[in-house]
Amino acid sequence: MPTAPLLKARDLKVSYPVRGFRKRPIEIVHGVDFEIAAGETYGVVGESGSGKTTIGRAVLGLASVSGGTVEFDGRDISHLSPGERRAMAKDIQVVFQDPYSSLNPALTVGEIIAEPLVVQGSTPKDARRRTLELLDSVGLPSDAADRLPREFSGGQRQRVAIARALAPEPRLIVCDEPVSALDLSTQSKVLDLLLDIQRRTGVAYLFVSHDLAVVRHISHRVGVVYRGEIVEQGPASRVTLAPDHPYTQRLLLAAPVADPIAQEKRRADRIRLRDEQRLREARAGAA
Ligand SMILES: Nc1ncnc2c1ncn2[C@@H]1O[C@H](COP(=O)(O)OP(=O)(O)OP(=O)(O)O)[C@@H](O)[C@H]1O
Repeated sequence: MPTAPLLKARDLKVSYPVRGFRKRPIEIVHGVDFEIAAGETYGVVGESGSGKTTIGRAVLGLASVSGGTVEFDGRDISHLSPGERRAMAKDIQVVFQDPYSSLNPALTVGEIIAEPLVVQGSTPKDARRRTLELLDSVGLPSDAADRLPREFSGGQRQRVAIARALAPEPRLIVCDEPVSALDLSTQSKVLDLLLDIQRRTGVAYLFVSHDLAVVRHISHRVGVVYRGEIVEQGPASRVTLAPDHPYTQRLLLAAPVADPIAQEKRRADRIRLRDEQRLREARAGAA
């Protein structure tokens, strides 16, 4: 029997506020659907500016969900209070792209990794023991705990960021371009580490990247984002490039989006709502 998904996004819309006279938020993600099972990697791939990062930020509660839902373990997490969101940090963690800016330069590596453990109530002794275990699990020596981030290479820093993300034993990690800032050989080592961690812990990844090869290497399933929509999704093994397509990062998957009729209906609804809004504005302007 299939198990319920760990994460389920349904008709997810994400908007950013805009400064200015009208102050109407601008919608960046226009109603996407995807699911991630426990222990699975779902890759989100697409060209720059397509909305990949915004999808990850919505899952993390860092971008405002303006429509639809994000469910984690059956619970809608799209509109949590700051306190509820902090409590979710135990289950959903993040690894960002830039290993140089994502680690606090004033803290030792040990303090960085131990921070979430201390917040969760671990004693300093337990946090230290667990920190050394985590360093070992990401392939760093125990003396790394007493050094500062600036003493490490980009790849090593990303290992620290991964250890920090693993500290609360999350069930999902949002990986936002985690290897894009690294050279090729370091990229493959960090990807292999992520795969190994998944095998050992059963953690799921939402893996955001513009790089098809990277996404294919790590993902079980892939969604292709274009202009804020998932235009295609399917198993990673069936992803192929479409070289004749007008935009460079456009990818062609063998499997179409699961329910094209529902998607078409949502598109029609969006157009209708937009037209109704314009009509209201025109009437208000004329009054
Ligand atoms: N905080 C923000 N406020 C307003 N607009 C934003 C904000 N963050 C991103 N955007 C806009 O949203 C769109 C999608 O950005 P997003 O970062 O999600 O794309 P992406 O596919 O991850 O691209 P990249 O690979 O270049 O990071 C872009 O047009 C971007 O300018």
